[in-house]
This record gives sequence, structure tokens and C-alpha cells, in this order.
Amino acid sequence: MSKSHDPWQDAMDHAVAVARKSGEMIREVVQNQDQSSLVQTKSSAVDLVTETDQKVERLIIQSVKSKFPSHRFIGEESVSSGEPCILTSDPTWIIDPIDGTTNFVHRYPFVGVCIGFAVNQQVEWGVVYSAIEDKMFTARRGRGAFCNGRPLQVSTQTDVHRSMVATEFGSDRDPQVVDKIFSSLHKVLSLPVHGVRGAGSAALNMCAVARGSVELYYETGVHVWDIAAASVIVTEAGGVLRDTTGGALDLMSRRIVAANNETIATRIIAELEVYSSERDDRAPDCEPE
Ligand SMILES: O=P([O-])([O-])O[C@@H]1[C@@H](O)[C@H](O)[C@@H](O)[C@H](O)[C@@H]1O
Ligand SMILES: [Mg+2]
Repeated sequence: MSKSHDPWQDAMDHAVAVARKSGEMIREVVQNQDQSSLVQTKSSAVDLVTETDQKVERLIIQSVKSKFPSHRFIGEESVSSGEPCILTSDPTWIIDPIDGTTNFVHRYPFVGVCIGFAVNQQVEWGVVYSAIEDKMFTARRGRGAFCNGRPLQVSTQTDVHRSMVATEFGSDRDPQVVDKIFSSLHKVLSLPVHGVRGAGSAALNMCAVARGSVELYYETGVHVWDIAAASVIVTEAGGVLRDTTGGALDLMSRRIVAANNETIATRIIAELEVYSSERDDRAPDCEPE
């Protein structure tokens, strides 16, 4: 069969197929109830990783290398093992094998296989497969966002008092960070908003914005692999992306706001405590921020 004139579409089609296969692996482990085996920790006692995270990431990367040998990778578990986290202008697959690993360990049914694809440091397409729900979220820059093939559209709500907000408590238990998390949460809740929710997965919170069931998601402490794939799903569904400072989103900054529109984004950002975690692309020997 002749190669399509659209190589990025070939790559996206491959990502959908390998994300679905990864989801089958995840469901099998959950159904066999052995996902709590081999749970290890990374940056803190509650930043978990399992053998399944590592197996899924190897499956994705090995399958891509055989079809697209010149492409580069940023994978959560590869970076955790010492691979660099640098986004060049080369075609780059940005992979979170299981976004919501803590959910996975506890059989809480919100885990996303996340595969983003960037060229010239711009995310061209994103695939987020909610494996337990069997929902395949996809978007290609300029061509819309979909869930299982049905178009996605963000909420039209502009009144913050009628909005639903999502955030997460993250995996940093430093008392000063916990205080900042609760300070922001207190201000947002007291606006008031209708409610605050958290899926336990940055990517699935962002997909909830894209499908219109949440007006805004914010978090400090996420990583580029948590948000890259879902970032284009949000914008192609008509949403906006910002830094918690109100500036433009910087995928490596570890801060994100994903909202249905600028009105809601501006109103919630005004309530957020701005603080920083170490950038994903920091030089290994630099002093922590
Ligand atoms: O580690 P993981 O499950 O891929 O990603 C998770 C993120 O999706 C979530 O937003 C964050 O609050 C968690 O601490 C964790 O980082
Ligand atoms: Mg992960």
C-alpha cells in the first residue's frame, strides 16, 4: 500500500492502535487484581510506578521505533530511568503509559494511556485512551477533537458560579506545597463554584474539559507527559490553555490551566497560588527552583 501523503496521520493511526492494545493489557491486570504487585515509588512515598507502567511504555516505544525509526521519545518511565526530557524540533512521541497510576494500583477506574506527538515543539496530535471506560479521545491540530469518533465541544458556560472545576492533590507532600494547594482550593471553592472534582489523572481531567463536563482544570506539579496529548484535545474542542500565572502554557513548566474559555480561565487564575516545581527540562546539575 503506498505511504499516505500525510505521515503524521500514519503516526496518529499507529498511536490509536497501540493505545488500545495498551488498554487491553491494563484491563487484564486490573481484572486479575494483581496490579498492586511490584508497586515502587519515585519522587515521594505516594508517587507510584508499577511493572505495568514500564511494560506498557516499552510496548509503545518498541512498536514506534520499528515503524518510525528516526522519531524521538519523551516517556515518563524512560525519563524516570535517566533519559533526557528535552523537546527538540524533531518528531517526538510524548508518552505517559498510565496516567493515573495511583488509580490503577487501587482499581479506581480512571486511567489514561497518553500519547502526544510534537513536531517543531508544537503538539500535532494527541491520543488519550481511558482504558477502563473504553473511551478513545483523539485530536489532530486543525481537525477537531473526538471521543470514540464523536465530536467534542467545551462547555459554553461563562458564569464561574455555575462552573465545575477539576484539580488534583498531586504527589508532593511538602507541608508548604500542601498549604498552597489547599489555599487555592479554599479560594476557588468559596467563589463559590458548583463543585470541585478530580479524576486522579491530569489527562482525563483535561478530556473532561474537552467534553464539556468540567469548565476548568488546574494543577501545579504535572509533567509534560501527563498533559501533552490532552492539550491538543482541549484546544481542538474549543478550549484554552494557560499557565497558572495567566501567561501562555509552557509544557515543561509543570503548571497548567485548561479551560472552556478565557472568561472562566481569567476568573479562576485570579484565585490561584502560583508556585513552581522543578521544570521537566531542567539541566540535571542545576539547583532546584
Ligand atoms: O503519575 P501519573 O499517574 O502518570 O500522573 C498523575 C497526574 O495525572 C496527576 O495529575 C497528578 O496529580 C499525580 O500526582 C500524577 O502525577
Ligand atoms: Mg504515568
